[in-house]
Amino acid sequence: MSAETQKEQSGLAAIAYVKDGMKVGLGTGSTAAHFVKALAAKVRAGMKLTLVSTSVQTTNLAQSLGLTILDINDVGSLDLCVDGADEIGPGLALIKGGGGALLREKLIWEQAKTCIVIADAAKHVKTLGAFALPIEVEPFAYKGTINRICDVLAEFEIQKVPTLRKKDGQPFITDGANLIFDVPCGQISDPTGLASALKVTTGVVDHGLFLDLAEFALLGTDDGVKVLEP
Ligand SMILES: O=C(CO)[C@H](O)[C@H](O)COP(=O)(O)O
Repeated sequence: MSAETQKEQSGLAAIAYVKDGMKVGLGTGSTAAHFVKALAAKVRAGMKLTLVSTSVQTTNLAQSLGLTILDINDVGSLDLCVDGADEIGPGLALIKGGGGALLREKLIWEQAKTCIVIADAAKHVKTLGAFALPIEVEPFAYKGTINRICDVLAEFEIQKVPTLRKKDGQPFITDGANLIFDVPCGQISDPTGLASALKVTTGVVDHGLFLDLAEFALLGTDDGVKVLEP
């Protein structure tokens, strides 16, 4: 079974957790897109939902399917958020941000009572870090910020250089007008410590470590959808 089919399976499985009247956050990425498409079919069939989005990309997709996306500031706390991940490690520690939406994703996740991760089987890993960790950085004085990030990484024995993410040869700019630097950590042996240290680094807007946020994951596998718990 292809990864795309596994993604579709997990996105469709998440629909079972959406109930009429809920306030739902829509994630970003190819797996989340399967969920959004399935959700649009539910809404067309009469389900009433209040929806917010984690990115311009997802807003555009949702609106093209006839869904209404509200401003999170007009909605308040959410019942549910459904989103993809780049890596799912032990305890449902995650790396996110492969699609560049990590800041708005984290903002929406933190406003949701329940966060469900949807992903294909390859995303489930024993140790986080094979996927390069995205770090969102304020553009002003970014070179100084990168030096501080390198000092933090060295404390965690990660001797890797953050790489500026580019798109079509130009710096990738996030929805919040920031830069993203990707760090090929290899192995992250202390995700909690690294997450805390990056969070307090001046110039770092946020990072792609999502810890203690996911309630459970729906993993699409060749043997069907498996539920992973922390
Ligand atoms: O964090 C994300 C976007 O910022 C995505 O959820 C993550 O990159 C997974 O994407 P996909 O479902 O396309 O594999």
